Amino acid sequence: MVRVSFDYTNLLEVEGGIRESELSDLRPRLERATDEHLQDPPGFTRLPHTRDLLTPSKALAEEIRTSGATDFVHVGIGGSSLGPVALHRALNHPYYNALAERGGPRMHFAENPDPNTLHAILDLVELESTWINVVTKSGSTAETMANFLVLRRALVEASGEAGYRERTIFTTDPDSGYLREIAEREKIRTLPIPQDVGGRYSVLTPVGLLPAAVSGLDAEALLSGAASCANEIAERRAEHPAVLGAAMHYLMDTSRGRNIRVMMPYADALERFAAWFVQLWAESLGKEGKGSTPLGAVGTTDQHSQLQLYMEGPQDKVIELIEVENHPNDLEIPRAYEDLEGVGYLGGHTVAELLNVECDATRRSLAEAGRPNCTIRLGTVDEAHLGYLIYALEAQTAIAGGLYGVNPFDQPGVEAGKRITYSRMGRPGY
Ligand SMILES: O=P(O)(O)OC[C@H]1O[C@](O)(CO)[C@@H](O)[C@@H]1O
Repeated sequence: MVRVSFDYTNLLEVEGGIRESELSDLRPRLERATDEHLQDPPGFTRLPHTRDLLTPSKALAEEIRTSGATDFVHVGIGGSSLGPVALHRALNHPYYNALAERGGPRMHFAENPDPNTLHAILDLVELESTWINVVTKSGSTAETMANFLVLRRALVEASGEAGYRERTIFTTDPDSGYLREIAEREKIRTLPIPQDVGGRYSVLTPVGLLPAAVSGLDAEALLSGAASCANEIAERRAEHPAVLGAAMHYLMDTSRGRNIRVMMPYADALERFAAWFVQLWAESLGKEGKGSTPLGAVGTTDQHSQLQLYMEGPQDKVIELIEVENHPNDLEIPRAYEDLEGVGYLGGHTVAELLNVECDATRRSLAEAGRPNCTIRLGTVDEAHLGYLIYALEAQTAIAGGLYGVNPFDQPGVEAGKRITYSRMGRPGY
């Protein structure tokens, strides 16, 4: 059973928070935005209800896992990597790649075109048994294509053309783009990214499903978790707490001047999940002079780094805590040094207890200092809970687009820099 809840108490009750009247004034617009979202559903809303993309992803993953693969390099950037990285970091062993006994290949992510990272990957992988998965919706993102070209040459050198073709996958647009053209030329196997699903909404397509299944995660549970959220939203519409969150964050930004949304999970596992959300919220809503700035943090680590600013700095932030009720692999803190009062008190508690008590302490101290905050509570961190939360935040972001009056599915602002890069790098026509 998936247990995910959204607690907005400290947005409503703290001084400087949202007034009930503001929320009720906004309600008709929230209902309209939600109705529009449900009547003309964007492509990503279909994903939890179909197995059309899961079946080929799982079949290919099984082939890779049983092929004796030692390494799997996922090549992509932005929406073509943030989701897969988030899932990997949340659900696989943090030192997975260092484990002697592992249930699948080591996972590597070539995102930035940083020679040092690429060199490190090439240094680590056993090229004769390495698979590469090149993920780009447009089929021409410079960073991804550069990383691909370097890895391709290494694979060809190690295993010849045939080995490269056999152990390479392209995850891309079903019909168009340069990567599609290369796939046809070189007979490379492909998985589709549906045309109506943009990169930052694509983690539940083969973009996320294939790497998840390759590393042994339960991709089916990811989709069923998402489906339970989708069904709840279809039923409760603007009353659903994830949808209500669109109104809460919109109001904090536009009426309270709190235009920074800090997502702070109290779990190392979710650090990259916050990075996934940052792209979703930033690229979807930051346009036409509108939008709020999402930032990622992690508790307790950032209590010892940023909390001072959150408590006493400018009143421009909403802190969104993510609390995990049952942390996997909890450990008891042993009793020792009981005669030393600054140490002995910890014995007999658990590590997760300390983490969650600190989450609560942050929530309370922020509220007492008049700093609005909210909490997402997850029963645990597993595929179903993350599937639910991914869908909830995608729907919330899309509906927030309706409130801001912007198109949450385009990103015109990133084109200018791309054009300059193409021209400087000598791409014909630029
Ligand atoms: O999947 P692609 O086409 O390589 O794009 C990667 C990312 O680049 C962007 O287009 C921004 O430049 C994102 O929207 C996208 O997620």
